[in-house]
Amino acid sequence: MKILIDENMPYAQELFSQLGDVIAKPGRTLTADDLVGIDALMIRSVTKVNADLIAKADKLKFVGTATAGQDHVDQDLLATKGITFTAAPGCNKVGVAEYVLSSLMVLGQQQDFSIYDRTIGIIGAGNVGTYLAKCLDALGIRYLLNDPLKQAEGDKRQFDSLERLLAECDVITAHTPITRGGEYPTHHLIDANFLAAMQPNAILINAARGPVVDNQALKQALQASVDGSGKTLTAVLDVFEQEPLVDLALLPLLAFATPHVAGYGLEGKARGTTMVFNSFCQFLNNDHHALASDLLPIAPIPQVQLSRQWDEASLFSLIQLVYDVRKDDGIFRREMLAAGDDNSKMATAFDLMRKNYWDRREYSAITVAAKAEFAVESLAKLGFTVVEVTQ
Ligand SMILES: NC(=O)c1ccc[n+]([C@@H]2O[C@H](COP(=O)([O-])OP(=O)(O)OC[C@H]3O[C@@H](n4cnc5c(N)ncnc54)[C@H](O)[C@@H]3O)[C@@H](O)[C@H]2O)c1
Ligand SMILES: O=C(O)[C@H](O)[C@H](O)COP(=O)(O)O
Repeated sequence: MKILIDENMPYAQELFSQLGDVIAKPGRTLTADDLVGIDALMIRSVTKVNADLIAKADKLKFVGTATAGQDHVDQDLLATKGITFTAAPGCNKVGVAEYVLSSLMVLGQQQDFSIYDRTIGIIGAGNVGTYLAKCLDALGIRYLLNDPLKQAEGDKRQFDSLERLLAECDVITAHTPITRGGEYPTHHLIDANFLAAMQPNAILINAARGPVVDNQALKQALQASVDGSGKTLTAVLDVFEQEPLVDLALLPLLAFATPHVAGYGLEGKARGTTMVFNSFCQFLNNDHHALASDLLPIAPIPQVQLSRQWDEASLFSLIQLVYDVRKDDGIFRREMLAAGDDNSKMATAFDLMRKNYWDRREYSAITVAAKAEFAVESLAKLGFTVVEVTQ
């Protein structure tokens, strides 16, 4: 059996080679010729699975995407061709939530505010939005949820309108798919009108899909903020409308800019690959089963000791021990500016940063040792591994 995998799919080579001959290629540049004689295709979001790509797929019977997002796959087309499709929903929800928390903690330090004084508006209460809400609950930080589809499905959680989020939230974070049809399309959901209606000194975070935010409108709003002719606005973008190309005029206006890596932690990638592998094994009706935890190395800082009740400052240190968004922001700006106006260099640099991304972990990779009275149960709810000590 021939299995074609995206070369940027960690652990895929070792897992799928148990099942057949593995061919690894760059996902963004796959062509129809690459699919000739291929039985199974394992991809990430940079591979657009459409009629052109599968035009010569004479043996294809399974497609798996090791990602939460599925907008890059024409699922109706695969269904009509009798090709089984699977994804990895929620595989990287933790990483994205920890990206949002790092961004807010660093902005709090830079702009001298406490995250406890902010109200977070979460647009999209699926895997990421729900996990982020869980983290905010653990910290006792107020948030509102907007998700009209979940609401219509009868989800019993409290949902609010976008108007209420705009009126009450000074942080807005988007966690929806990119959709252009249906009753609640998300394309340019955050447009000039939305931006104008945001609170003064508001923060916008987009770690969903680039086109959820109108990047031109955002650039104008941020420029107005900088030159004092508009409300003060802070923006963090992990995704861009034209990625792997980035508007160099937008870059300096952003507080943090990163190359679509919010969910790129090692655990998230390992979960994505193992979820697709296990689905494929079920499809093949064999008894292989992979566990992401079996694939992960020990974290470089496996344990920290708390010597006192934690507070926002020590929480900041703990969170930054695992992930500091400024690390990715700095590299991204340097590489994008070095590429300059050369689109080919920029696209290559964008993809190389993602392919060579560092071994970022999740809070769960760190053990926090502390006395019970240090209120560490909230750190455990936040995802840290907590062990109780007596001294
Ligand atoms: N930057 C990254 O690294 C990264 C990582 C994971 C996911 N993502 C993106 O974020 C999206 C969300 O991830 P997820 O795992 O939570 O997906 P999910 O499918 O579990 O949740 C998406 C939620 O958005 C809701 N939604 C859809 N349209 C909406 C609208 N118009 N208004 C409000 N809510 C709406 C859906 O009802 C659903 O509950 C993914 O589709 C993917 O595109 C990005
Ligand atoms: O949809 C997802 O899971 C995320 O956007 C993820 O970051 C995609 O990563 P990629 O497949 O582009 O490597």
